[in-house]
Amino acid sequence: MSRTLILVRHGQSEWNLKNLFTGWRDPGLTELGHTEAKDAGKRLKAAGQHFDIAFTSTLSRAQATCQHILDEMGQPDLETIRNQALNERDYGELSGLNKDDARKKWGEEQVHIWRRSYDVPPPGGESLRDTGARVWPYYLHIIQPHVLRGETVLVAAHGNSLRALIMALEGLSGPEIVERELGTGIPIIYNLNADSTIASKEVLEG
Ligand SMILES: O=C(O)[C@H](O)COP(=O)(O)O
Repeated sequence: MSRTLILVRHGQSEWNLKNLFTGWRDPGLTELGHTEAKDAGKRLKAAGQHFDIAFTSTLSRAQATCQHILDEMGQPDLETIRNQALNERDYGELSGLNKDDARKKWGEEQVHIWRRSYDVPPPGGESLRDTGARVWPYYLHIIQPHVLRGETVLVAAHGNSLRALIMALEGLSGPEIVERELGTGIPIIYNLNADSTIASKEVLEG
């Protein structure tokens, strides 16, 4: 039985291109982002995948990425569930600020801690732990049951909501997750055992 979970970070957004903290703000994809999302769908199709259900966030960059993938797979009308639990980490007061300007204001190290640490929230925003506290229960109760009954499940979401999910899935420590970066539009394919542990993992690089 194949129990397959495929995670994809959205393609490049307008604010990724402008180097702005985005969080819960809702910019669309750039031309490159649209292409990255379509390419992800092409690679998944070439790899022989076929989805039973898709999940995405309530933000348009993830939804557009999800739809591009489904279109390329020849499954444009697949049941797709949108939930705020999968939204990007809330960047609080950093949202909309330029990342280089923030480094000039608060220092390189502080900004890195806000962006990549496990438990230090940016001012007024969520830490990765806070993000995980909404992503992980949603995964466990809503998404994982589909995987464990033998389905192939797409989750199109965000850099940090997916880092929080991957941390719990792979059992990574706080220091380990600091090093983990997710490329835009790069599918990560997990096959799970019946007990929900990871049987295999493959990253579909371009
Ligand atoms: O919200 C954002 O700004 C990006 O989607 C991810 O930002 P990061 O690279 O700082 O985690």
